[in-house]
Amino acid sequence: MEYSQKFKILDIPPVVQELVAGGVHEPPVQYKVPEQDRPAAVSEMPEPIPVIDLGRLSANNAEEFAKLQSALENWGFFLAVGHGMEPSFLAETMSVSKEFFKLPLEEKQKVSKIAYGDTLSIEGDILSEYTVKCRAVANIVLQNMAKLLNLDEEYFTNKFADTSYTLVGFNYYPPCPKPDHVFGLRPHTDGSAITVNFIDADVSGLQFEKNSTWYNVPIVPTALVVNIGDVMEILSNGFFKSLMHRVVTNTEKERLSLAMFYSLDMEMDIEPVPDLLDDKRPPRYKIKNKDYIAKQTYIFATGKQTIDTLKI
Ligand SMILES: O=C(O)CCC(=O)C(=O)O
Ligand SMILES: [Fe+2]
Repeated sequence: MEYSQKFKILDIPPVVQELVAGGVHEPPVQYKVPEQDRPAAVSEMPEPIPVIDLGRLSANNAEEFAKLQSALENWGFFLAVGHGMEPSFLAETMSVSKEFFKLPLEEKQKVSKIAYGDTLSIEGDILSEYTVKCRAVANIVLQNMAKLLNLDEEYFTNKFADTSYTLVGFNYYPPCPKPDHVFGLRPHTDGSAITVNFIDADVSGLQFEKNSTWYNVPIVPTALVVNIGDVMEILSNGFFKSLMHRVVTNTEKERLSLAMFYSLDMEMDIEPVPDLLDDKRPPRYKIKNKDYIAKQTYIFATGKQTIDTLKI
């Protein structure tokens, strides 16, 4: 399957980095979280984090498939190994991304201005290669999710073809003077179908919620974090649940994550797969992807969950 490697740069994130470099030692007021919502201590993981070998999964290994099922149904995410990306390739991808953030603000904004509303081709460079490899990871996961729902293996990969919407999120978190007063990223579910996230090797900070308790996602070098987003919750009519997660900062180290958000074509409806519906399981959500993405941007700013506003 061929995929377009064209991406739009939508925005350059808020420039906390420059504030820190300029000697600002208090988080700007708009980042401060009300006391009752601040990141508190997290719990120890009750059981080991699910680690799935995608090589074994592609070879139809039954044990790996069962592990995937348990990870997706119990956690909503897993760490993917056996994805075929060499440690040196991943290290280079991270280093190229860091270089971008180290550019002076004006340089970053130049990229943003030139590319805004335009299509930026990143073909031929390492990030382009990374996006192709990540797409392969997403496909393996989508094929296996289809199998878990007793659908044709290519059901989702066909739906997520050429014109589907993929967002590449570069998240940069500078060291923060008051990590307990702010979130790197406040609690949210992703508006994607699935997200494939590559996190800086030595800086943790990603946390997820299960049964109202927050847990740290441990760092497993070269493993990618794959999580379920809202679109897959909707397509599966609630069988899969999108993962509530957040990012906390620390005083010592900067942190970078590279998140690939896979979604549907903008013009498509996001609605449950018809084969999954019957009298006992009526459709629970429906919206056009375009409207969904617009709504998500707005709702995220209010701190609510978009998917909760769509339930029929
Ligand atoms: O930085 C991370 O590890 C997670 C980022 C994230 O959740 C997002 O961009 O939606
Ligand atoms: Fe996220």
